[in-house]
This record gives sequence, structure tokens and C-alpha cells, in this order.
Amino acid sequence: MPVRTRVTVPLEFADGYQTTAEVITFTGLADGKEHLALALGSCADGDVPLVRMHSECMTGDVFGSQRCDCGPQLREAVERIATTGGYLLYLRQEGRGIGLYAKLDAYALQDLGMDTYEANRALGHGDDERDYTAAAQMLDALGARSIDLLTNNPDKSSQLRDLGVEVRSVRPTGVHASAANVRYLQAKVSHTQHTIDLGVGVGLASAS
Ligand SMILES: Nc1nc2c(ncn2[C@@H]2O[C@H](COP(=O)(O)OP(=O)(O)OP(=O)(O)O)[C@@H](O)[C@H]2O)c(=O)[nH]1
Ligand SMILES: [Zn+2]
Repeated sequence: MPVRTRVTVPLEFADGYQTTAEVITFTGLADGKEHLALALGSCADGDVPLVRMHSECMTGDVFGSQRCDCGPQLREAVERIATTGGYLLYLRQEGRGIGLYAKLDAYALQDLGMDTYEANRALGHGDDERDYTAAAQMLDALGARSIDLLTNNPDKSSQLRDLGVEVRSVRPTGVHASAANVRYLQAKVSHTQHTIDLGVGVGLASAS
């Protein structure tokens, strides 16, 4: 699974944080999507890279939506990986794999009282349609056979291990709770066993 292009991109976030990423593209990924890898920090030969598999969320990543925790998780991941050395895989799996329009349909159903998983099912989708085969191919192309994985989602480490990636450790992300997303985070904890400690959530007090 060859790397197609590597290009250096200087990054500056809204809060002024700056770093440099090597943005990497691939050919022949299993699902034919244009997934990106960002190499951040420095990883010497033999070091185990810190990896985040970030699923695309246009509303959260681009527009700063408060309905989810994607924007702050992305910002956190870039800095942690730049400090440690590793890869951010930006996966084109909008809406947990159901697509942007369907995610917004699901938001409309959540506004009528469904939780995030019930809304997916009401639309005829699975709870989570993401498959990490392409991510495993990207890691293989990068020579990352053993990784430390930044996630609260047990399905990500489980799928990667089944795909032959050695996940040496799983590191939780910070808790980015707010009044607007706490119900969504609670659903992730109760339904898919995410390791999010909502008792210590940043901003949780304002949600109660
Ligand atoms: N269908 C649907 N997708 C959502 C909703 N809220 C967020 N998403 C999508 O969920 C994905 C976010 O996934 P991740 O940031 O990987 O979060 P996660 O699976 O909880 O795992 P970690 O953050 O690694 O713990 C993005 O693709 C979002 O677009 C929702 O209410 N419905
Ligand atoms: Zn989001």
C-alpha cells in the first residue's frame, strides 16, 4: 500500500498554537476514500508512534459545533502527537460512517428526544458503521506496526488489533464536556463503553 505524496504544511490554530505537519496521501486504500495522515513531531527509528484515528466531523472540526467533542479532541491530539511524535489519521468517516447529510438528519431526530444511536437506527443505519481497514493499511505504509493509540473508544483498538496492528497501549483523550454535548458523551459511555470520566469533565458544572 504505497505512500503517494508527502508535503510539509505549517499549521496555526485559532488559539495561536503552531506546529508543522507532514501531510501524507496514499494509493489503493481499501475503501477508495481520500484519507490523510499527518506526521507530527519526530519519531526516531524504533520509537512507538502515538496515533489518533480521528473521524471526520465537518460541523465540529471546521465550524466549531458544540454538539460533539470532535473539535477540541482534534486540537488536543495534534499537540499531544507533535510533542511525542506520531501520526494523526484523518479518516473520511463523517457521522460515524453514515455521511454528513444523514448525520444532520440524525441530529434532527435527537432534537425530538432520541439519543445518537437510536437516531442512527431510526434512519436505517447501524450504531457505528466505521471500518478501520484503510487506517491499518495507512499505518502499514508508514511502517508503524506497533502504536500507542489515543482514544476512549474500545472498538478502535479492538478493530486495529484484529487487523494485525500491535496496540501497545491505549491512552484516553481529555474530557471535553459542555452543556451542549454532555448527553452525547453520556450515550457514548453507556452504549459503547467509552472511557470518558464525566465526573471530572471540563465544563461539566455548566451542564448540570
Ligand atoms: N451519526 C452520528 N455521528 C456523529 C454524531 N456526533 C458525532 N458524530 C460523528 O462521530 C465521529 C466522531 O468520532 P470520534 O471523534 O472518532 O469519536 P469516538 O468514536 O467517540 O472515539 P474517540 O474520540 O477516539 O474516543 C465523527 O465522524 C462525527 O461526525 C451523531 O450524533 N450522530
Ligand atoms: Zn463531531
